[in-house]
Amino acid sequence: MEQPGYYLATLRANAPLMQNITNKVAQNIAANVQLAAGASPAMVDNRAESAPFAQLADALSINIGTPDPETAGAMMDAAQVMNDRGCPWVLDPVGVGITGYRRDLAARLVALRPTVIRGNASEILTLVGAEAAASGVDSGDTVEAAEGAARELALRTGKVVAVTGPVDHVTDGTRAILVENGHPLMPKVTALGCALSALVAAFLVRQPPLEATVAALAYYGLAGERAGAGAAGPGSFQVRFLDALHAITPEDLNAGAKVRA
Ligand SMILES: Nc1ncnc2c1ncn2[C@@H]1O[C@H](COP(=O)(O)OP(=O)(O)OP(=O)(O)O)[C@@H](O)[C@H]1O
Ligand SMILES: Cc1ncsc1CCO
Ligand SMILES: [Mg+2]
Repeated sequence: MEQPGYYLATLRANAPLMQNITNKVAQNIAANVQLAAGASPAMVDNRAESAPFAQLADALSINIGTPDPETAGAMMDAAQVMNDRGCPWVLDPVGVGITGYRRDLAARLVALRPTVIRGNASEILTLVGAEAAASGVDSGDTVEAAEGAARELALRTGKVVAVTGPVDHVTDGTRAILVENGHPLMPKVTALGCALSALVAAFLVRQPPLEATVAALAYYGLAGERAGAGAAGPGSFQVRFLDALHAITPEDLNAGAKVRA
């Protein structure tokens, strides 16, 4: 397995063209996170353009945080194109337990077998039909409680599942890797998880999904640690976080990543 910095260096060398179909809250932060890391984001989420643009994009991120029927169609179309092209895509099942509409949309997307599903613990539990204690889009469950669900979901799709929280858990159903980087202010900034899912998609381009996902999570968490040291609260943290994503080098990431099997 390559060190995490290899995947960051590759992303920056290739500046992948990213298609993002994300929620109304996350649009700006997700694009800024991808830019700070070195990718090229475009929020092409309408049904007229989503499939044609998916023909051009290197990777796709889909996020169901503020769904509507039109955008849901754009999601299904773009995911199908990425599958046909053999390109990676990420599903973020934001607030999947909120309504039956959201559960049904998530199920239809999971059936298309996303390269990576990245969610909080309650979302991953809900995807396998388990009891979850979500409060809207926020998790009410521990990452540890969702480990079995992550494994089950990974085996069902044959792909990778990442559950994030104080310690992140990434699995392909066989292997499981923990990422211990992060900072308690991260869940105090809205849509930082959504932006992470978009970033994971950029790391996946022409890379092994499990390793690339772990690298993205370690990089993100390390940026959180750097931003959190000296932040006065969520506001200054968010500004410092983008600066940290931009400043971290592949060597910094290799030195600071806290990854264990
Ligand atoms: N208590 C914590 N301590 C350290 N890092 C954390 C903590 N909570 C979350 N993180 C980190 O924050 C990032 C976002 O994960 P989180 O699980 O909060 O996403 P989320 O719930 O989907 O967020 P959102 O829906 O608001 O976008 C991840 O990198 C994760 O490791
Ligand atoms: C707050 C919120 N509501 C729908 S999506 C979103 C962003 C965090 O998931
Ligand atoms: Mg989320």
